[in-house]
Amino acid sequence: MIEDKRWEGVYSFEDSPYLMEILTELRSKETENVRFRKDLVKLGRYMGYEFTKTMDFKKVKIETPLESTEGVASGDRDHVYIITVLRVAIPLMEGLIKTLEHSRVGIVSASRGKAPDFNIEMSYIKVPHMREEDTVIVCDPMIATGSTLLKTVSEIKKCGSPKRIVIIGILAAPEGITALKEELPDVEIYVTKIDRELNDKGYILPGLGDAGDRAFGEPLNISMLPLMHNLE
Ligand SMILES: O=P(O)(O)OC[C@H]1O[C@H](OP(=O)(O)OP(=O)(O)O)[C@H](O)[C@@H]1O
Ligand SMILES: O=c1cc[nH]c(=O)[nH]1
Ligand SMILES: [Mg+2]
Repeated sequence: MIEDKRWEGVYSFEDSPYLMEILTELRSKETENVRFRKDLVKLGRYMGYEFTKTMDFKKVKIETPLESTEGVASGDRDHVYIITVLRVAIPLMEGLIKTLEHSRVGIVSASRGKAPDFNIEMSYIKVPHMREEDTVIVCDPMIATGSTLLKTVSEIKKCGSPKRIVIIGILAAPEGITALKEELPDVEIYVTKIDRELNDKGYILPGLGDAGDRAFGEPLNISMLPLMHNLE
């Protein structure tokens, strides 16, 4: 894990060749959706493991069958609260809870509108009660303009004052990180890699395309739904 010198509290995993190998497969347009989702789960699991190195653990005394010794027991790891931003954070969250298995989980639905406004429509927020000792992990694989996470974290901050608020994602554009850090300087950001830039449609370059569509398929145009109901 390396801290990026451009901001405070922003880390990438570019020093891990294995994580870079998984990212390379995610980026490739040859990777189909089953593999894509499995790779997101894998990254969640290993990023979760790396993230535990930033947490506080308790020292405990235990008895082995032979003698007394000191060991380590989870402290912060027992108080994790993951917020999953629909859609594409679902497989990433599935991976994270393999390492952070006591996590409570909140679900937020956020959808980004088209350029140049990128308005965020947030239609569903169901989050468990937040406690002072909690580490809140907001998980969303893509930080592009940062608007989705800015809105999500701002809403979450209204629900309480946890010990830490952390964003875990896969790829970020520098523009999105700067926007988040300007508004939310205390929020820590952990991503597999920080990419070069955004294009004028708000896609990360070189990126991996539309992560939600690659994981779950292109959504049906909503205006077709009434037509489909008429067919029933
Ligand atoms: O940083 P931003 O510019 O806000 O863009 C990032 C958002 O875009 C994607 O979601 P999208 O709205 O495409 O939803 P989806 O997961 O349902 O495809 C992604 O998962 C982020 O939530
Ligand atoms: O590159 C991008 C930007 C936003 N959302 C995505 O899924 N990909
Ligand atoms: Mg999408």
